[in-house]
Amino acid sequence: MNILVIKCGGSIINELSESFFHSVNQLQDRGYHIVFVHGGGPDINSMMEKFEIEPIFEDGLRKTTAEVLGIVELMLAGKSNRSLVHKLETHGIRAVGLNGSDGGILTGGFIDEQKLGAVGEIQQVNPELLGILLEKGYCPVLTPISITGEGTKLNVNADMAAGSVAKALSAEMCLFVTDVKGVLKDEQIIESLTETETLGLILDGSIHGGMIPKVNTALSVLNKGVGEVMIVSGKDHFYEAGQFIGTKFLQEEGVIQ
Ligand SMILES: Nc1ncnc2c1ncn2[C@@H]1O[C@H](COP(=O)(O)OP(=O)(O)O)[C@@H](O)[C@H]1O
Ligand SMILES: CC(=O)N[C@@H](CCC(=O)OP(=O)(O)O)C(=O)O
Repeated sequence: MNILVIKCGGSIINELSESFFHSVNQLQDRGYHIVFVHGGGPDINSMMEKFEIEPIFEDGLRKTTAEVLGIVELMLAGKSNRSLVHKLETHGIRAVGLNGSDGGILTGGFIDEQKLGAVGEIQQVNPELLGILLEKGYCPVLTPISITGEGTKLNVNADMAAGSVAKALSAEMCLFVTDVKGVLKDEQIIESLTETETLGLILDGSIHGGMIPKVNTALSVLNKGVGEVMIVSGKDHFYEAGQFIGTKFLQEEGVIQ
């Protein structure tokens, strides 16, 4: 089965273009079985603002108290997931929305409970339910919320969750859909990046903020049996005439997998 994992960023989830859905339709026609994992950072922030809670991030990860976790789950499972599934359905894509923790799909552990609260990293992905849905022609649409072995819910960065899903399913491709055309330098899109080049751009400050976890996840996925990894835009076509448009991550020359 040709599996494609598409991570939809919170930056773009409410503004995905018709061209984006057209690209998804084309990829389905080409025989790709698609799993979506989505974020929702901006929606979580605006709900926190309504509750007058200041968002705190440590290295790009949201400090998640019990109260914040309630808001995170409310927004990811109750808003972002519902809205993405609905949009996919209205574009002819049969989609089933699930919390990552449902059916033990994403199990995880705390990263640093003292420092970050209920923030997790994925330890295991259970592919069974995803496989059943994909075989029947449905696209699973997952929030990045995971659950520990003891049944505690954890907030996981959506880029990291998508990377774990892509690795576990040995996906042919993993795409990170965001609000820019790819990795930019001096406002120009960089068509391909090796690990060394990427680390250089982080060091010189060209890659910053939310792009850092994205490129780090992209590199870690590429080295773990996922064929191709790209950062693409949700504003335009990201697939046209058989070509993907965005920044592609490349193995270093001379590195044998
Ligand atoms: N070199 C770069 N190229 C492109 N975007 C960058 C770069 N460095 C930082 N960014 C920022 O990263 C943002 C995308 O990350 P983020 O907002 O976390 O997206 P998402 O919600 O899609 O995961 C861009 O909108 C841009 O502001
Ligand atoms: C631990 C952590 O930071 N979780 C993220 C989960 C959502 C996410 O990653 O959304 P984006 O794709 O929009 O960034 C958060 O609470 O914002």
